[in-house]
Amino acid sequence: MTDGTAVITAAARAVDARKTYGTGEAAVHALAGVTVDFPQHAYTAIMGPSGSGKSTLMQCVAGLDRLTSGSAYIGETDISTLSKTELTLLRRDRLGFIFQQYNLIPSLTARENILLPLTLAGEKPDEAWLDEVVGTVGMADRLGNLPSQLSGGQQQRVAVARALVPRPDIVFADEPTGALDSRTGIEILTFMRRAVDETGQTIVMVTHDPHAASYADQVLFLADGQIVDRMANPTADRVLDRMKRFEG
Ligand SMILES: Nc1ncnc2c1ncn2[C@@H]1O[C@H](COP(=O)(O)OP(=O)(O)OP(=O)(O)O)[C@@H](O)[C@H]1O
Repeated sequence: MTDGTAVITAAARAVDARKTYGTGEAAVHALAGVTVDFPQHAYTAIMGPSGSGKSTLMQCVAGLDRLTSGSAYIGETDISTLSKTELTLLRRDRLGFIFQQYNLIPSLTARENILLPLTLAGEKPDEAWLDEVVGTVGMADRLGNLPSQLSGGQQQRVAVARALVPRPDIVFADEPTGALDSRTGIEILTFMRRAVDETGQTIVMVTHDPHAASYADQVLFLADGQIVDRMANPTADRVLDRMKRFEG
């Protein structure tokens, strides 16, 4: 580039990311030097054995936790340099989150929960986009319900809509289908896939489930705090075979 403008191809990335819990002999190297790009407009799954560092990687890249050393970027923002307040604003304004437990506010209706990130940011919803997302997740006729009046699958659809409506730069999902039956899980994964294909959303998802990972464009495999493999265009069978190699 001659004009000094950087070309951004990664929605998020980590550079020699290290996270150590504890000290001395008790030290656990949850991330032991991870360098990775999460491409824009793509769906990336993170897999690996229990304790391999999946959640730690996601939390550190998403600004929910801090690295011990190395850097994590959202777009061109080096989040390791941000203050706590700046991180909170970055998460609110640029990121979406979907967790295994839906984390809805019990006293707010589905619509109010979906709009909460925009309400907190003092922004008005784009009603056409809201209708589209709500329609895509099939919740148009339940918007007045409280979470307690919705099934687990419906609550997760609300959580998916809440993550997508503000059009975040990137959505981080930690085991989004972990608490759902397989049919409802497939619906949620299909909505997330559609968000990438039809609206150019970027998604990073931690999962244990090879079938869930097969919805992604690529799967990153972590072991002992390091990325040990990457699979493009995954199928559930290929992911399962790769995971079996971690056993024994
Ligand atoms: N707050 C913490 N204090 C101490 N050790 C921690 C902490 N959080 C995570 N660890 C350790 O760091 C390592 C990586 O944990 P992490 O939760 O990232 O793994 P994971 O791959 O997401 O595991 P799982 O699939 O079981 O959720 C593990 O050895 C874990 O015990």
